[in-house]
Amino acid sequence: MRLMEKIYEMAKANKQRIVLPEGEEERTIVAAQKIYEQGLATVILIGNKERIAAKARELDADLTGIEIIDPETSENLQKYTTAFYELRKNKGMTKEKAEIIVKDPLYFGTMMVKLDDAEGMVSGAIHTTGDLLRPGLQIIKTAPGVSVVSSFFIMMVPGSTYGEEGMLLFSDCAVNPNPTAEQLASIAIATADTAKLLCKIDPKVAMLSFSTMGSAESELVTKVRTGTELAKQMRPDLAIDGELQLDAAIVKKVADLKAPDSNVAGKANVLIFPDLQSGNIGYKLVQRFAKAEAIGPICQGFAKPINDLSRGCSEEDIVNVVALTSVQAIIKKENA
Ligand SMILES: CC(C)(COP(=O)(O)OP(=O)(O)OC[C@H]1O[C@@H](n2cnc3c(N)ncnc32)[C@H](O)[C@@H]1OP(=O)(O)O)[C@@H](O)C(=O)NCCC(=O)NCCS
Ligand SMILES: CC(=O)OP(=O)(O)O
Repeated sequence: MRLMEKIYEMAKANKQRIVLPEGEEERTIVAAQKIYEQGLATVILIGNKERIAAKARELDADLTGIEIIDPETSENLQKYTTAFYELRKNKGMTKEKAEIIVKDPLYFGTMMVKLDDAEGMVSGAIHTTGDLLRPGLQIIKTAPGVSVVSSFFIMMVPGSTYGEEGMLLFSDCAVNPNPTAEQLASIAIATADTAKLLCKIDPKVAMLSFSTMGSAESELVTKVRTGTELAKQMRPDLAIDGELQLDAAIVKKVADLKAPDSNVAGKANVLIFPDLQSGNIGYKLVQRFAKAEAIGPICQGFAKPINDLSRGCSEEDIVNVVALTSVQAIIKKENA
């Protein structure tokens, strides 16, 4: 069974409440109907009820059975405002500012997740990644024992045998612009754990660089090398190796030549990029040139699941990310 089929089955078997703050956006409305019809999650749309109803009529979408909450008229507005103020008052938040900020759908949705009125949130069809991450980082914060929030894409490359029959995890492609060596180590460990728990694969993690095992020297390479060492020290149970060039990471013939002693080279299924320039460009190259399905960016490291979309996403992408968010929430509860 394909990974997404398994994810859909898990989501359907234990329906979670997922809030979509971009409730007035067309792809989100169509996706909400699909999610409801497939029984994947209990979707909550945030926005103005009249505007959402009018947009649904235009799109011929049926929103029967889908809850719509307008922050302006919500009975929970005061509760969320007070809780948000309490969370952020030592960072300079005032009651007046909190009243305005919490009406923002992204902050309102994040407060719903924080106060257990939803199990997860998905946004980003019209907002930038930073817009979504800021409330998440300020309100939800990192899970216990996790130092950095990061993200991953599940890349499904058609007709490819690289990784797990063409499936690979790419990280970090959306959150940390220039991670330190310590942060790279955390990102590698988090993605390996995600590969195991969510994708049910045995992770082989390549720390990518333009150098393979000392073939070049630069402070950029040193960062990746140090990150690799730290990750190995922190989690000796995981197969993590580097620094590796992309070809040495995934092509056996090249690995035999460039890194014959590596337990990861030639068979990596998790690729850790050295920074956000390479990660974001890298996933979009594979998505566009190799026509890969790019599912994500899925965030990891938050205490509760908050997930982003690319603004170029399709309705189907939203459905997929909602299903994954539900499964993240289920796994979190199981491991709590
Ligand atoms: C992630 C991002 C939004 C953080 O924004 P920022 O304005 O730099 O945020 P700040 O540095 O003010 O930090 C806000 C809070 O988040 C925390 N934080 C920031 N990045 C974090 C991370 N990766 N993990 C955990 N916490 C983080 C800070 O410690 C701070 O906490 P506090 O306010 O409780 O003290 C920013 O790094 C960003 O825009 N990243 C790139 C996103 C992007 O454009 N991606 C490409 C397209 S997908
Ligand atoms: C993940 C990503 O690159 O998002 P966007 O295309 O919206 O910037």
